[in-house]
Amino acid sequence: MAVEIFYDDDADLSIIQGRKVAVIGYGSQGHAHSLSLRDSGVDVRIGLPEGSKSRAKAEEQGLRVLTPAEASAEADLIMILAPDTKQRFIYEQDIAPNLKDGDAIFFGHGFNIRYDLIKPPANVDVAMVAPKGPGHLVRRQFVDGKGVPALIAVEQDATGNAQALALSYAAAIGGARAGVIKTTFTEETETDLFGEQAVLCGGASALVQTGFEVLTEAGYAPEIAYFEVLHELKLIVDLMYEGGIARQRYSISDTAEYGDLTRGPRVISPAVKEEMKKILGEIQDGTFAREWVAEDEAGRPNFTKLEEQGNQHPIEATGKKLRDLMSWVDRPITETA
Ligand SMILES: NC(=O)C1=CN([C@@H]2O[C@H](COP(=O)(O)OP(=O)(O)OC[C@H]3O[C@@H](n4cnc5c(N)ncnc54)[C@H](OP(=O)(O)O)[C@@H]3O)[C@@H](O)[C@H]2O)C=CC1
Ligand SMILES: CC[C@](O)(C(C)=O)C(=O)O
Ligand SMILES: [Mg+2]
Ligand SMILES: [Mg+2]
Repeated sequence: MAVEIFYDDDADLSIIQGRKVAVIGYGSQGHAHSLSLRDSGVDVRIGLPEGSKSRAKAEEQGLRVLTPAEASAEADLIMILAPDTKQRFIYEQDIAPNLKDGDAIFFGHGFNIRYDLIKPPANVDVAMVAPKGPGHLVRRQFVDGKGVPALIAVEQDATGNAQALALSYAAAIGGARAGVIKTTFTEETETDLFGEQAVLCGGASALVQTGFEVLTEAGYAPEIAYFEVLHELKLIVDLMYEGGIARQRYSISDTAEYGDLTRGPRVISPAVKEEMKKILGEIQDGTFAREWVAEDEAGRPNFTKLEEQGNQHPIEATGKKLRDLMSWVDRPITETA
């Protein structure tokens, strides 16, 4: 089935400009949405707990900060941009008691609706605006006059206006400059989790670390290994981003292209594809979601251990030393938040 893609001309910005928006959370996505909504003429307030370390940042950037319950009570559209594992508690405690007929609850990712962790009442709109990119780049692209593509979905249309509202919101954060695709909470959640686990984050990080290990364990200089498997990866992916894999192959040497065509499928072998299918199955049947919720409830012991192991990987020290000599590379992601 062909997807529907919307652009700025299809969106009516005045719809979101007529709403009182509460953004709950001021992290990667929260800061990007809030600042760009404000710059698009939308009435925004931020909901953060009293002790939140994000409060100072939001206030420094001129935003009005309330508690999540106060922000929800004041607003008629509540965008939940707190961590996925915390959202159900915030919803029960701060949002649900403050919902009025015709309000809208928005999400930046469908996890809590897809896995039935949040069950909103029938009298509110439930929709999603999910940018397909990290929040700091969502904001950076907006400021640069560009946009990160976004997905919109409507789970519940109590007012009959939920899709136009979601599209208007997506346009206000720059998404409709690049393209907004209409989807469902299920499709967004499952594809997003699969993408980040198998390709964008899990797959790419493991590929880079393993390539670095193979070269350094064979006695090659870590600095050369770093440039080869990490730094240059961005340059190669930039070509894919601009013109697809075909453009990338046009720009590299024919020696590289022959290696790409014949060795790539040996690295990403049929066994890897089978493992990717297993990972997708665990997302679809809820195994991953149950595991992640339980890990969070247990205080994240495995998450913390694995994150620390990643930070200690030798590629990090080598990369830090080299990036310190390239002022243009380490553009701090805090500059927009
Ligand atoms: N990161 C990304 O680029 C993307 C994220 N998403 C989705 O966006 C949502 C937010 O993720 P992300 O931006 O990464 O989150 P972050 O971890 O970057 O930020 C979370 C924010 O929520 C705040 N917070 C924590 N607890 C509460 C609470 N009880 N009440 C209110 N605020 C709270 C944190 O404050 P404090 O500083 O006090 O911890 C912080 O400001 C998730 O649904 C995620 O899946 C979707 C697309 C991309
Ligand atoms: C790729 C990771 C992501 O899905 C994103 C930035 O889009 C996330 O959850 O952070
Ligand atoms: Mg994503
Ligand atoms: Mg994600």
